[in-house]
Amino acid sequence: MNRIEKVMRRIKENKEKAFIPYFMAGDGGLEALQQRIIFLEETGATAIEIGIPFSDPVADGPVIQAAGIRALQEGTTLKAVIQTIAGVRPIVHVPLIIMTYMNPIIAYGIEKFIEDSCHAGIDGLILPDLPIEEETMVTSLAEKFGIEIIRLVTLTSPLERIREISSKGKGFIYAVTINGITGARSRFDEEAVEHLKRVKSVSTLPVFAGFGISTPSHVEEMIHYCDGVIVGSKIVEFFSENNLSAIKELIRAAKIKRTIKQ
Ligand SMILES: O=P(O)(O)OC[C@@H](O)[C@@H](O)c1c[nH]c2ccccc12
Repeated sequence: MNRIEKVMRRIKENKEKAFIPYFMAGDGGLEALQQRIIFLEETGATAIEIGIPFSDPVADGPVIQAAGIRALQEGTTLKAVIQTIAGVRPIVHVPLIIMTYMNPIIAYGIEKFIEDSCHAGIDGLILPDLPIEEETMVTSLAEKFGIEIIRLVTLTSPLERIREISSKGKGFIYAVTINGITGARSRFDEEAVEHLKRVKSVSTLPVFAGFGISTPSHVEEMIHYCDGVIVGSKIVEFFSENNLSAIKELIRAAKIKRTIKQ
């Protein structure tokens, strides 16, 4: 069974909450990629989302864009990221999810990418520019190699579409809680909470909230209305400042109870 599916089952059975940190692969070099994966697992991350640097990241806000540029300047390639993940996989147990746009995958070759990802122990993919109408070009292969596709729903997704998206896959739904790009926000509108309630009411999959969650109190507030939260820009920022204790604080705010060892 895919690691994401296993963890989602455990969360459901034990009524656990979850925390998924995101960071950019190659920001700080490839050794940092390994060290950060190990650190985030030790700190209690439920799963880890790893970004692939790309020159035209349409959904990324300024902090993640800047991290992507730093990573590209370090010479980071998709191939090297996959190899680095393969190197650390034997000592890491949490699910590892790659977040990338379609362009780098198409350049690499979709089939080769899925196959290499599977062999590297990558468990899931987040592909924000792949609409469900077009997704079979990836999903048929992903299914064959046991890789989960994590689908996004936004504030503007109609209920019917949310229902349809939740009926696909076995991982979780990524509920985007703001209109716009990734990045820190000072507060959330009522709309974000209403959105999470709506998604929860129709989804058969666990619902994870992401975009704009930037402080321990945001984590505490949002996690109430969903099964877990995803934090990106703040993690990227704290890693680049080497402020590991701030990352620990964010993860602790999710109050993940682990009743079963992974
Ligand atoms: O940075 P934020 O606002 O905390 O949001 C999470 C996000 O960074 C991460 O999941 C992500 C980074 N780039 C994306 C593009 C699309 C969807 C999601 C993402």
